[in-house]
Amino acid sequence: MLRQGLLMARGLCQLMSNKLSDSLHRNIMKHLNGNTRSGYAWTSLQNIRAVTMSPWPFTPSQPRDYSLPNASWSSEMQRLYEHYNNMCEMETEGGKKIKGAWRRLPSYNRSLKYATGGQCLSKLLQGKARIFTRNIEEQGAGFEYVVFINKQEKTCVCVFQAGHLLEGPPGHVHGGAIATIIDSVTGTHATYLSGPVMTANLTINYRSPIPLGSVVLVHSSLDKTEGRKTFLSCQVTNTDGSKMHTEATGLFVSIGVGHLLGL
Ligand SMILES: CCCCCCCCCCCCCCCC(=O)SCCNC(=O)CCNC(=O)[C@H](O)C(C)(C)COP(=O)(O)OP(=O)(O)OC[C@H]1O[C@@H](n2cnc3c(N)ncnc32)[C@H](O)[C@@H]1OP(=O)(O)O
Repeated sequence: MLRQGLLMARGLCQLMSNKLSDSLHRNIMKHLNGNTRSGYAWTSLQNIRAVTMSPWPFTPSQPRDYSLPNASWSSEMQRLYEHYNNMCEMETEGGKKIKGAWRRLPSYNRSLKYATGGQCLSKLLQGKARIFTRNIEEQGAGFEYVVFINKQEKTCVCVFQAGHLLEGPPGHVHGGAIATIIDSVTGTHATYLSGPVMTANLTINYRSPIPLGSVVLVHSSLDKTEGRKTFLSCQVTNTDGSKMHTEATGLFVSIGVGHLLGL
């Protein structure tokens, strides 16, 4: 039990150390160091900070990345994926590849298991948990999407193909499924900008229905940040931008290390 507790605390520290205040982090590490009689060699604060400074905790070299193309993707979905993906890496005149303005975010079906320091937390908190938007096994039946982030412009775009299991009104996408993809895209964007956050408010206006099976673009942009609050706007349009399907605004509040543990 003691070992599990210590592992869990260490996982939390690794996952969130770049967002902890120095004093809170020092207190947690002091506490951990005071409980290491069993001989675990704890990494120092500096070492932990050094390995966790990446704003996005996932690396692309993990099991199935759901944001990569699969056979269910329509030609329009594939075309837009390639459009944004080509802007992730650019080739110079000399043939050298350099980083572009955009970055594709990998996506997994578990929130913590594949994050830095999250594996033991994932087991302890809820081993059977799966990401809501990634838990339909049949390809193309549910949410098919890929998210790209533009760090300089602080914008984010998601190419989303809505599958037949997302029906609401006959032949069209359920409003809850639209809210889900908006929450996921803006929540991902806010996490990328501000570290761990939770949705405090999401206001949605549905302007025109989205046909099942169609591909739409979900755009998210930063309005402002105020202390712990990140305000984002979101528009869902058809792929040439001529039709507005949905508009939304979201407020995301940064959370501390204990919020999800009820501490
Ligand atoms: C964690 C590790 C992740 C790592 C892996 C990353 C994976 C990345 C993929 C993410 C992709 C999925 C993204 C899904 C995201 C969800 O769906 S989250 C689930 C739905 N949301 C919830 O369940 C949240 C429930 N609510 C809460 O837990 C708490 O109310 C909150 C939102 C954390 C805020 O509570 P709090 O921390 O005590 O903050 P509080 O002092 O009440 O408010 C702070 C400020 O916000 C304002 N505020 C709070 N609520 C509101 C509101 N509803 N309206 C207006 N203002 C408000 C307050 O007035 C205050 O303002 P100031 O006084 O500072 O000006």
